Formats: sequence, structure tokens, C-alpha cells
Amino acid sequence: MSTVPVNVTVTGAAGQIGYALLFRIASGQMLGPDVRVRLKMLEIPQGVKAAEGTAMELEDCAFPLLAGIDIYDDATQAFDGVNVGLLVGARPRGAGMERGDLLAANGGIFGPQGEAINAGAADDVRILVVGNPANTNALIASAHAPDVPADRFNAMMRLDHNRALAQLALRTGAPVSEISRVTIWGNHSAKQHPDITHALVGGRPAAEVVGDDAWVKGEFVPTVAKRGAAIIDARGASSAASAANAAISHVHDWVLGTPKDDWTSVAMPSDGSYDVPEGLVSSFPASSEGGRWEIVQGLELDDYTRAGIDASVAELVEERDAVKELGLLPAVTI
Ligand SMILES: NC(=O)c1ccc[n+]([C@@H]2O[C@H](COP(=O)([O-])OP(=O)(O)OC[C@H]3O[C@@H](n4cnc5c(N)ncnc54)[C@H](O)[C@@H]3O)[C@@H](O)[C@H]2O)c1
Ligand SMILES: O=C(O)C[C@H](O)C(=O)O
Repeated sequence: MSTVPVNVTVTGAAGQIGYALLFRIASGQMLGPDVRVRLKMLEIPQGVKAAEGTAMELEDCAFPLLAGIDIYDDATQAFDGVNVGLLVGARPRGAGMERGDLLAANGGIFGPQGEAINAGAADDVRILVVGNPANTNALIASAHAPDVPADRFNAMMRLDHNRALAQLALRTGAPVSEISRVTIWGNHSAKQHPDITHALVGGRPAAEVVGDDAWVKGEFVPTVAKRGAAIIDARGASSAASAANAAISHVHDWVLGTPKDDWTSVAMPSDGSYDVPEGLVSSFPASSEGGRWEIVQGLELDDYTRAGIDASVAELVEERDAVKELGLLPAVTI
């Protein structure tokens, strides 16, 4: 078992995702069964009492790996010494809203948190932004943390990735474990581009196993892209347990690696791959080794996929320009 605990900061700790996330982190599901964790929970002042209640429950689990719990309403303290930061705290959308409608409401949270990360984070810090609109919030946070390498800021696409796996499994009857190489491109929004052109089902090309291009374009893509809204409609609240599950898997794979011969989907600052403008936090197929993501290179893009990526990236450009207009990005940012 590790002697020095890993500092894990979770913002929005008293929210519904926070409640589904903290227990899994403390039990070792995120960083492994031998790694001790110290939880640093950040809330707004009105959320602190509920966070204290969650902390009591965490204590009552007597997790062997849980080295301590601190609760803050101050970002500088919460991010001091942070190794892994999960930026969840933000308003969720309601019925009839798009995630981009949250730009003005939530964007202002991520600049000060980026500054706090810049001021106090550990050298190996890794930040996953979950709060929506996640990609542009990650861009804002990173732009306010000039001393932290930009590739340490990710936005979460793993939920979309898992939704795509699940829909493909339901359609083909294959277990999820036999499906690989699915990709979500672009933005975590209804304009994301779920892509199975390189996916395999039981070792065979997924498109061949499905054998129905109309289903892919007319059912699969919109079902995955609009799943968040469908959950809100059905549950009356946005996804929580599946979002927390995706966050656990994202950080697990970032730190401990992805399985050989497969990849996942990660929103990270573009290095220009696949002609996505440099610096935009866009989703790519990615694998991890040695604690670093590498974008999977050399995939051929057919016209449909290229158009899907371009539409999603155009939306990211619009979001970036909107937050610039709102004064939420420093002037030097892309
Ligand atoms: N990227 C994804 O795939 C994905 C999936 C699901 C939800 N989300 C997003 O995650 C966010 C949280 O969702 P939720 O359902 O947990 O919401 P929630 O309303 O249940 O909880 C949000 C919590 O954040 C806290 N908070 C607000 N501002 C804060 C700040 N500045 N610092 C610290 N805490 C703050 C609130 O007090 C609240 O307790 C939403 O923006 C939602 O849209 C993203
Ligand atoms: O859709 C939402 O607003 C919540 C979340 O981003 C999701 O994908 O479930």
C-alpha cells in the first residue's frame, strides 16, 4: 500500500455526482486497490453542511485506503497540493436547455479554480472537468493555469463513449467486453460525433456486424448524442451515477493505462491532429501509457465522419468566442 496518500480534490462534493463519486474514489476504484487517498472536498458555503454529512458517511464506511477528508469553501485551499482534481461543481441544465446554455452561468467558476490550481497543484496534477459545458470550462481553467501543462486538463467524454458502447452492444447482442475502438469526436454536446467506422465487434468491423448504415446515422448517432437530454427527461435530473462511473474510469485509465488494442475518448487540448484547431479542448480517440494520453493517429475519416467532426469543432469555436466575449478567457488565449 502507498505510504503518501494521493490528494484528490472533488468540487461540487455535495451534489448528486459528488455523492455517487466520493465513495468509489475512497474505496480504491479510481486509483487502484493499493493507493491511499486524501479527499479534499470543495463546495460553495451553502453546500458545506451537506458535504459534512457526506464526509460522515465516508467515515462510516471505514475505507482502509481513506487517509483523511477535508472540506473547504475556498478553492485555493482545496487545490493546495492536488494530484487529481475532479471539477464537478457547476449547475446542471434543466429540461429544454442545451449544455451550451450554461456557459454564462458556469464559466465564471472555472477561471478562479484554474488560478487556484496554478497556485498550489502538485507537479503531477491531472484535472478532469465534468461540469458543463465541460470542454469549454476545461479551456477556461487551463487558460488560467499558465504554469500547468495544458495537456493536464481534460474534459469528460467517457460517458458518451460508454453510451456508444452500450448502444452497440444492445444492437448487436455482443457483450460490451467484445466491443473496441469506438470513438466520440468533438464536443460533449448534442453535436458530438459518435463514430463506429473503426470499431470492432468480436474482432469484426462493427459496420459489417451491424450491416445497416441507416441505423448508424439515423438511430445510433442521435441516441448517443442526445442521451443526456433523454435522462433528464426520464429522471427529472441529469445523469449522476453514470457520470460518476465515467469519471472514475477516465482517471483510472489516464493514470494506470488503457487496455492494449483498444482506446477511449478523451477531450484534451488539440495539438492539431485531425485538423482540429490547436488548443481547442476537443474529443479524440486516445490511449494512455505511463500516465499520458496519446491521440490515436492515422485513422482514415470518411466524408460523414469528417463533416461530423467539423460541425462539432465549429461549435467549440463558437463557445470559445462566446466566453472570450464574456471576459472569461485571458486575452492571450487561442
Ligand atoms: N461531462 C459529463 O459527461 C457530465 C455528465 C453529467 C453531468 N455533468 C455536469 O456536472 C455538473 C454537476 O452535476 P450534478 O448533477 O452533480 O449537479 P448538482 O446540482 O447536484 O451538484 C452541483 C454541486 O456543485 C456545487 N457548486 C456549485 N458551484 C460551485 C463552486 N464554484 N465550487 C464548488 N462547488 C460548487 C453546488 O453547491 C452543488 O452541490 C453539471 O454541470 C452537469 O451538467 C457533466
Ligand atoms: O446532458 C446533461 O446536461 C448532463 C450530462 O452532460 C450528460 O451527458 O448526461
